Amino acid sequence: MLDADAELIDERIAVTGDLVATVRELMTAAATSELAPEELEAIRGELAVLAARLAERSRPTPLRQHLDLAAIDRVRAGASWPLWRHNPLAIPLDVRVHDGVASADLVPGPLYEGPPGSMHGGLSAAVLDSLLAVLAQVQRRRVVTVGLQVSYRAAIPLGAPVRLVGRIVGTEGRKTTAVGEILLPASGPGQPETVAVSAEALLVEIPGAPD
Ligand SMILES: CCCCCCCCCCCC(=O)SCCNC(=O)CCNC(=O)[C@H](O)C(C)(C)COP(=O)(O)OP(=O)(O)OC[C@H]1O[C@@H](n2cnc3c(N)ncnc32)[C@H](O)[C@@H]1OP(=O)(O)O
Repeated sequence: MLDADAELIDERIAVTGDLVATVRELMTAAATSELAPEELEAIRGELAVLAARLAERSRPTPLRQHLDLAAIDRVRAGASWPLWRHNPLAIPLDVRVHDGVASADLVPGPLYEGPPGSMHGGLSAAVLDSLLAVLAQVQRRRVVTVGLQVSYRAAIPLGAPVRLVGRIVGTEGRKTTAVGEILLPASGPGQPETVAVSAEALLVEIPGAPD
């Protein structure tokens, strides 16, 4: 690949990431705005023009940053991995892996709502699945999830920070078992965090280099 091509790809990854982050802000603002209906209708018209402009040249699936061997090395050296940066439908996570433990911080936003005021259980499952799949991938195993068992122990309030953690508990041939939790902050000094959601994933290695 020519240097100029690589630079263009890097620029596209960066600019698309920023664009998608702004689109996420837009999604939240659109879903929660209490502007007057005529203002909302005017904004909808402006957005339709922008959507059509973006679609003038498009790709079949979202841009994807590959967790390839070079990126895995960076993560193993302490860099975080910006998961789902380019897909506004997914919940973005900055995944860190330290001493075999994956972690990420998250503040569930208004669009994550399931039961009134708290996070949707399917989204909790999705973020833990993503965290554990990345952790396996950082062990240089290219995997897909074949099973995910989730226990919901406490509601996760919207707007307050939570912490995701995960670790691998076993490997056997192509199979990796990993467990993860979503933790609510401690209620005070010296108090433990509360496990709101716990999950166990069975991941199976598939052929090919990590990507
Ligand atoms: C890329 C990351 C990016 C990194 C970025 C990460 C982003 C987030 C990714 C999220 C992860 C996902 O959601 S992944 C998407 C959802 N998952 C999928 O689409 C997977 C669909 N399933 C499949 O494609 C297939 O079942 C395969 C390829 C996984 C396995 O097929 P196969 O190659 O023929 O292998 P097979 O012999 O059937 O299974 C191998 C071993 O696994 C066991 N096994 C297979 N399925 C199951 C099952 N449901 N429950 C229990 N055990 C199972 C078998 O018993 C066997 O054990 P033994 O006989 O060896 O003991």
